[in-house]
Amino acid sequence: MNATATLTLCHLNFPANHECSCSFLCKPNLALNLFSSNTRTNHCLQKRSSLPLGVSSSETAHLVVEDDLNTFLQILPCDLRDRLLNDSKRGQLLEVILDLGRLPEARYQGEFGGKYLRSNEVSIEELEYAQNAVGEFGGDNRAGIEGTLHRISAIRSRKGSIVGLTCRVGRAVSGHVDMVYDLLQFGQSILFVGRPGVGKTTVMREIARVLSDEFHKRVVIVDTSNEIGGDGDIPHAAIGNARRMQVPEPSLQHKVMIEAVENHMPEVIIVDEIGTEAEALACRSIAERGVMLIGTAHGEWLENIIKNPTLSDLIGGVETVTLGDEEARARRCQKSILERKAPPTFYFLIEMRERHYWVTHKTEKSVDMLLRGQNPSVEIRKRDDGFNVVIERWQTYDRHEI
Ligand SMILES: Nc1ncnc2c1ncn2[C@@H]1O[C@H](COP(=O)(O)OP(=O)(O)OP(=O)(O)O)[C@@H](O)[C@H]1O
Repeated sequence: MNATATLTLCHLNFPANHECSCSFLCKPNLALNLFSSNTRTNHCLQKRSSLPLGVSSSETAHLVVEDDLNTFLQILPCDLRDRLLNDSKRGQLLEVILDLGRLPEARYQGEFGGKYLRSNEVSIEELEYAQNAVGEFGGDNRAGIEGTLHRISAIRSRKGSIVGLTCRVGRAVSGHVDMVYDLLQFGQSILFVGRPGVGKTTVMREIARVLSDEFHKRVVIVDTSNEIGGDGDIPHAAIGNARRMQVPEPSLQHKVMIEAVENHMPEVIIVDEIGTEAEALACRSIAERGVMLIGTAHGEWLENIIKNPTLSDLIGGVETVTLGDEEARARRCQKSILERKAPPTFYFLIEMRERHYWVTHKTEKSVDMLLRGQNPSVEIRKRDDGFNVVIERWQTYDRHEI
């Protein structure tokens, strides 16, 4: 059965006592009825009333995107700055690449591709200028620009000097959270996966704001490269009232996660780029204490996490079980089968296939079915031509080989 539900945005920045006209938001105790019923709701978009100086804002029917492109451009050579300032595609600008001895390049979202910004190469002086204009680079070779969400990543020579920079535009996007607003009400942990640049960090930032400001939860962000809360000691307004813990060294992320739970009594922990076994175990320990986790991991599909021995604990872990002859015959399978070891740390897993096309799994069910070689039912969440969120329930998952 295919069913479609349309969510038209809303609920941005409503005061705590706002009386929402739709039954969707106001239902106090939504039953966990995901995958079993349709929801239709109408809200209205309220955009932020005022923006800090120098911050530009663009708006579609349902999204408010704030960047601070002027500050971003300040770290670039003057001629590139002027070129990009007058660029008609500046709203789609994702990254500027500065590699020593090569032509500087701008990369844009999706179909806009990339282009060279001038016909002469990047000089060492230009790299040094950019380096001086940003904050200190951490152990992960990432730096930021104080008070902004931009991320600057360095490539170093064998001697340690910087020979390349990837300068990524950070944006605060209000309204994007609508893709999962209903899921947030369940209070269950959610893991986002998706290829680099698909928008995982950006949506985590907005989830932090919505959970802290609208759901009034105690939210702590473990911000390993200051990418969610931005550079500097005062976090960016885009995370709302969520608190942010910085991490001195990327390898200490798991320790800071545990410290967050032990010292600051969070109801929600948000952590980007879970990538090591220690971090996966920290997630399990946090979830076992009843704290909601919102995280991201690299990998495009659920199958990537199932197959990854470092990360598979996030979805419950996988073990080989040997069945007795009778059991194997009854199940019509081989004697040696794969099974999920434990309850998954993340109740939901969302594959961000594209910025506006997400596949939602109930992790436990999907993992069990995939391990048995079956196709689970999933929810497709996407935006239609009018930018309304459309949820298609009971869709058959297009599984990938595991
Ligand atoms: N909804 C959106 N509207 C406009 N720009 C967006 C949106 N989502 C993401 N972006 C932009 O796309 C770029 C990549 O986003 P983001 O850093 O969130 O991706 P990511 O999946 O976390 O990448 P990585 O895995 O490499 O950290 C950024 O420049 C960001 O500003």
